[in-house]
Amino acid sequence: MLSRKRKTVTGKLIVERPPAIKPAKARRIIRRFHLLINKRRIICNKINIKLLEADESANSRRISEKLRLDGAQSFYDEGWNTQNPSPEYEAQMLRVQRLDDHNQLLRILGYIMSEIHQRGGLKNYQLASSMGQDRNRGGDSSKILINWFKTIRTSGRQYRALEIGSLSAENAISTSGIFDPVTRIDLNSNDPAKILRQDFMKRPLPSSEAEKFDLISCSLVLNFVPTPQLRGAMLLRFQHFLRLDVEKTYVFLVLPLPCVSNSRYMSTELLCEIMECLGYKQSHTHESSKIIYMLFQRSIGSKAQKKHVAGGFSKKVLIRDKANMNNFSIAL
Ligand SMILES: C[S@@+](CC[C@H](N)C(=O)[O-])C[C@H]1O[C@@H](n2cnc3c(N)ncnc32)[C@H](O)[C@@H]1O
Repeated sequence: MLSRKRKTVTGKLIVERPPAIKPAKARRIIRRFHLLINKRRIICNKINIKLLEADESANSRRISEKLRLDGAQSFYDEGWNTQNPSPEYEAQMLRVQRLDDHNQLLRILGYIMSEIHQRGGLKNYQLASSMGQDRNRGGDSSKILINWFKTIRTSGRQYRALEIGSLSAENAISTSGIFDPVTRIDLNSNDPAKILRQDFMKRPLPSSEAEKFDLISCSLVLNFVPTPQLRGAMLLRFQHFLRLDVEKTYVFLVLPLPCVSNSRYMSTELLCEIMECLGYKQSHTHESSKIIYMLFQRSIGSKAQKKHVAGGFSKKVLIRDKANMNNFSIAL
């Protein structure tokens, strides 16, 4: 566990604060967590447990329910109680696609779930995810959004924003004064008073224009969504939350640069093509050494185009191929 308590020289507890994690370690934690949830998804598909991907407590409940119905708790517990890391379990987890022994699948599931929930996997992942916004690291991608928005806003107008994957109520979106109100949601809110714990994919659809937004911010979220289909579904869902009673609405999309610069199946051009098909035009873009920031604009009357309707982006297409490339893609 990374959590740490500080004491005075006399041993008195004085402050509790999240520890700093070096970027390389944060990346390692994030990669490990993604591996765990990917392998868990494969196991759960094999043994017919429908996960919600995004809601960890619901996932735990579903797994417990299935174990209860199958009377299979003991296999799961064996894995849960196995020492971690276990070379044997690690090796089996890596090739779990090819494993068909039901009881062994349950053991590995227990091994994975204990790392996520008992050994700090989820907590450390959340901490590592929030590191990117640390001011000391020059984080807060929304500063770039605010600089762009200053040039396009109508002065004096307030814009309503929905921030998906919000880690802080103190970032530029929330403090610039341009956006009011700012509705912040995250799967695992670290500040429930200010950030609603909610899966965007389950957020109830607005029942009136008053519940819709001028801007959706989706910064470093899409790359956390585990499958190309779910990423596509997230992009598709944006339209229901954008106002139709104003001329222009916006989507701020931020991704790690390698998602578009080093993927076999995705490029900036292809991403813009997908967004255009959904009715959005790119208005601003900026690349740093590690991140790509994009602002898309949707004009009133824009409609999804035929290529999307005809399933033009439903399958990933190899656009380049080199040994060290990743497989990031989006399917509509
Ligand atoms: C790396 S953090 C990004 C934080 C911040 N937006 C930034 O730019 O630094 C990704 C966050 O997205 C959240 N997230 C992923 N899928 C989500 C969903 N379907 N609904 C709400 N939040 C989601 C995760 O819980 C995680 O906290």
